[in-house]
Amino acid sequence: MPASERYRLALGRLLDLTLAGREPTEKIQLTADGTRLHWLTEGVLEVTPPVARDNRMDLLLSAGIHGNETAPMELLDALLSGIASGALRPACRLLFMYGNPDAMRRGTRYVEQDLNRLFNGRHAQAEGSEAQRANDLERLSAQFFSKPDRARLHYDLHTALRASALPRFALYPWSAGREHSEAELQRLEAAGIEAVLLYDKPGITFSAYTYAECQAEALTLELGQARPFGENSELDLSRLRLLLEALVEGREAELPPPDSALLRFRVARQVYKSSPRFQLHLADDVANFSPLRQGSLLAEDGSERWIVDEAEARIIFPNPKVAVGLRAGLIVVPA
Ligand SMILES: O=C(O)CCC(=O)N[C@@H](CCC(=O)O)C(=O)O
Ligand SMILES: [Zn+2]
Repeated sequence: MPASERYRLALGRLLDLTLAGREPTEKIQLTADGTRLHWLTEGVLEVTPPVARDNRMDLLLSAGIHGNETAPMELLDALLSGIASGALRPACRLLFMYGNPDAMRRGTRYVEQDLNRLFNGRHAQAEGSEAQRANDLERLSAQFFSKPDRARLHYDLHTALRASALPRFALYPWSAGREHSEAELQRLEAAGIEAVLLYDKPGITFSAYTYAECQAEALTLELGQARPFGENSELDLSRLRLLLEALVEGREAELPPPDSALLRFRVARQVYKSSPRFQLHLADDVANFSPLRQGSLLAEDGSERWIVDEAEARIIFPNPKVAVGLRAGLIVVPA
């Protein structure tokens, strides 16, 4: 095998490198079609198409912000392998990011702190490796999105901890003065995403950061339930993969028409755990999007009571075990 082929494989296998905690000896390689792969730091690889093919789109794809969410890591691995082998010929600039390598190696959501609660400056009030990583990911994504007059898109790929009545859904951040884009919602629909949750307040997640600070279109995508590597075959991500391949190659128009309409919800309230006394009055195995009875007591935290005021409310990410100060669930309503 020629040396260039070995390097190609090394950088195209960013997931393996990251899981092994290995730094590649060659940080830059060119694929046979002239695409440049550049390893920037652990878990982060920039892909630059030849100038003649560049369609002026910058696409950030992140996964592994939570270390136990493997389906999105496998999806990014397949895309990057395709680019490295020449099967996919990028027309856009790409940044691949595996967010929390330490947690990925342990197979845990996080090591010390939930990385996805440390963006938009929160890392400055925290300590430890995840605070440092949030700072690094902000800097790297700001650099990536610093080129003028280019379309900017970020998908931060996750899986949920529990089952979901709608297994593939998106969360769309909010920023003052910006409207949620109808074109982005149509893209989600084409990708087989079944529902979108629209925020109406600023957030501290990775997609909230790139949306608010990098002026990117940015979404968190929830793709099924968290399972170990190799156990994701029941999850159908074929449409999302088609969309991502089409975006990479700049041929979005060739996607087949959507199977079903995207359901739209508004995040009505975020439920916070403010003390260790927090209690959630839901079954442990309740699925995401389960309906909440109007007037029922959802949670208590000492003297604080969370009553479901909203009609047609549903619960997302209920989790009484989160650290004190973090959100323990979202109440959503049809938008
Ligand atoms: O299933 C759960 O409880 C959490 C799944 C997950 O990691 N979701 C993301 C959503 C981020 C967002 O609100 O945009 C998270 O909680 O960080
Ligand atoms: Zn996650």
